[in-house]
Order: sequence, then structure tokens, then C-alpha cells
Amino acid sequence: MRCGSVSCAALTTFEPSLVRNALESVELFCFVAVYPAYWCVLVAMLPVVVVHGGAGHIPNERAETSCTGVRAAARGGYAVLKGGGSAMDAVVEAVTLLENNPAYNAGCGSVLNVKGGVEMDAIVMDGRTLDSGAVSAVKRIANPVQLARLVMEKTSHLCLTAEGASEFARAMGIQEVPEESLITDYARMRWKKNLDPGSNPVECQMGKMGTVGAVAVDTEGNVACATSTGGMINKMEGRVGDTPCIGCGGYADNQSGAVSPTGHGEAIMKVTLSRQILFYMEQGKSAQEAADEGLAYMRERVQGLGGVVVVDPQGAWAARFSSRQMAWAAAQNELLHYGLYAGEDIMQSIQDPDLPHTHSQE
Ligand SMILES: NC(=O)C[C@H](N)C(=O)O
Repeated sequence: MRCGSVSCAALTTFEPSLVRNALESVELFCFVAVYPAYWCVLVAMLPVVVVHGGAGHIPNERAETSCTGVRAAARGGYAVLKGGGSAMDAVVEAVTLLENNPAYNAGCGSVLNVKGGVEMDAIVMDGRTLDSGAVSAVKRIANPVQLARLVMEKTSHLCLTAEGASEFARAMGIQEVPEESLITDYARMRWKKNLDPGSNPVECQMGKMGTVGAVAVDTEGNVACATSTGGMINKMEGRVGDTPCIGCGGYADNQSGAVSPTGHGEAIMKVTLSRQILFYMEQGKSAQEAADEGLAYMRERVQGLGGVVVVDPQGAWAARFSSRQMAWAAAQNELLHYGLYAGEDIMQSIQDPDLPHTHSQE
């Protein structure tokens, strides 16, 4: 398993927005002059965005594409944050980019249900207010994460499903797309393979997953999460997984942090993985420790595998998984970290990706 998590003990006593506002005053000018190290560390921690492209087994021929996509999504989310956007803006941007990328099981590229159709789930949550929005089993929508955000912002509900969600999308002016435009040759090939009497759908389900998600902290110290998925391959029609269920497929609270998970949805739901990890953080565990403990609990208690990206409000982050692989990327302090295999942490400059990449093993 791997993680990125920055130690910042001195920072935990500072409220980022207070410090930033005070910077305009002479007092803080003196403070920065006297304690430049504190200021440097604070500036280094926020903003941050961490994304994943699904836990599971990524075939060799798809590894590079998976890594390229998460790097692009982290860059996109980070650009939003650097431009003054909120954590919510950043996670929606990052997940939209991943939904539009056919390499992942979300939006275009979603896995097919047993009838060969696409039904998608998505959630967003805002750590400032605990507002959340989700959609489940939606069809013919290019970007379910954006629809989930509209559910949060424009309705008094937390989750809309199936036909009701489509009706709401139409009322919001979201164009439906042909179902075919969401289906890749790869998704169809896997669906067909799983219909073979000799196939092992359980093994396949535990294998190539590819749900996408993001967590972020903006310069104000606000956290948010977003997750989007086509679900589990050859699932029953109408199956709702963990993703749109608050506390399972994501959770964000400014008082503790934000989590976006991926993995076997039924297992994630049984242990309410996202909320459980934040509970561990509330008990004093770091993002990395809490992620590991949550994943270990899910493995021991319900034999579930998966992965998570986690942030705390100070900007410490973790990308951890109990599955064989998880494509992930994190952008912070003008550096992009990414990895796919256990223990991998490759770093490159955000501004200049052509500079040599640095490898560090845990
Ligand atoms: N790939 C995944 O992460 C699947 C998703 N958690 C689901 O069960 O719907």
C-alpha cells in the first residue's frame, strides 16, 4: 500500500483562512518576518487535490492510460484551486475529466449491467455545510457528477434515482446523450465475456474496477469529495452501489476531512467506509493511518477489497489501497505525485511535466 502524507504538526494550531485574511495586516507582516518557516509550510499545504481512477487489477496494456488520466484530472482540479475555485469546484472538475475519459468505469467507459445497459451512480459532498447530492442508476447522462451537484444545489433532497433523476436533468437543461456514446468496445467485450457460462464474474468484478473520485482542500481550508461510477460489471438492473450513498461512496466534513472510495460496493456499504475513516481521524489518526485502518477493517470483517483517497483540512493526504493496484494522483505545492502499484510514489513538476520524474518507494 502507498501513501502520501505530509507531516505538519506546527500547522494544526492555525486556521488557514484566518491566517490568510490577517496577511493583509501589518501584524501578520511582522509574524511572517519572525516566523517565515510557519508561513512557508502553510502555503505549501494548501490547496491540494487527490484523485483515483479505481482500485482493482489494471491490465498492463491499460496501465499507462490509467496513469495519464489521473494525472490530467489532478492537474485540472489543481488549476481550479489555484484560480481561486472552491474544493467543490475542484473535485467536480477532476471527476468530470475522468468521466469524459473512456479509460475509466464512469461516464463514457462505464461497465454494462446484465442487460448490456449503462446505469451510473455519483455523489458530491461539501465539507463546509455537510450538503450533499447524489444520483443513482442514471442513464444517458455524460457527467453524472454534475447532475449530483445540481441535486445538492437545486433540490431539498440528497439523492435522485433512475427516471426521476433523468426528468430532473431535463428540467436543468442537461442534454441526454445516446447510450451508445457511453459504451466502449472494451466494456462490451467484458460484458460478453461475463455472459459465457464458463466465466467467473466474481473474479472479474474484483478485478478491473475503475470507479473515479476526488477529494480536495481549497485555500480557505474547506474540504469536498466527489465519486462517480458505472458500478459493478454485469450487475442486476437497478442495482445501487456504495457510490451515491452518503458515508459509503464519499463523505466530507471540514471538521475532519474528506474521503472518496473505490472497490466492491456492497462491502463498502456494509462498513460505511468513508464515514468510518473520518471517524478514525476524529479519534486522532492521520489520514494515512485512518485509511489503512478502514481498509483493513473492511477486508477482515467482510472480505472486501478497495482503495481510498483522503485529505484532512490542513492538507495532509493519503492514497491507499488493499487491491492489487489503484491509479491515483495528487497535486500540491506545484508538485504532482502519482502511482499505480503498492509503494509507488512518482513525482513530477506540475508546471513542467517534461522534467525528469522522481521515484520514491515507501
Ligand atoms: N469500481 C468500483 O469502485 C465499484 C463501485 N464501488 C460500485 O460498487 O459500484
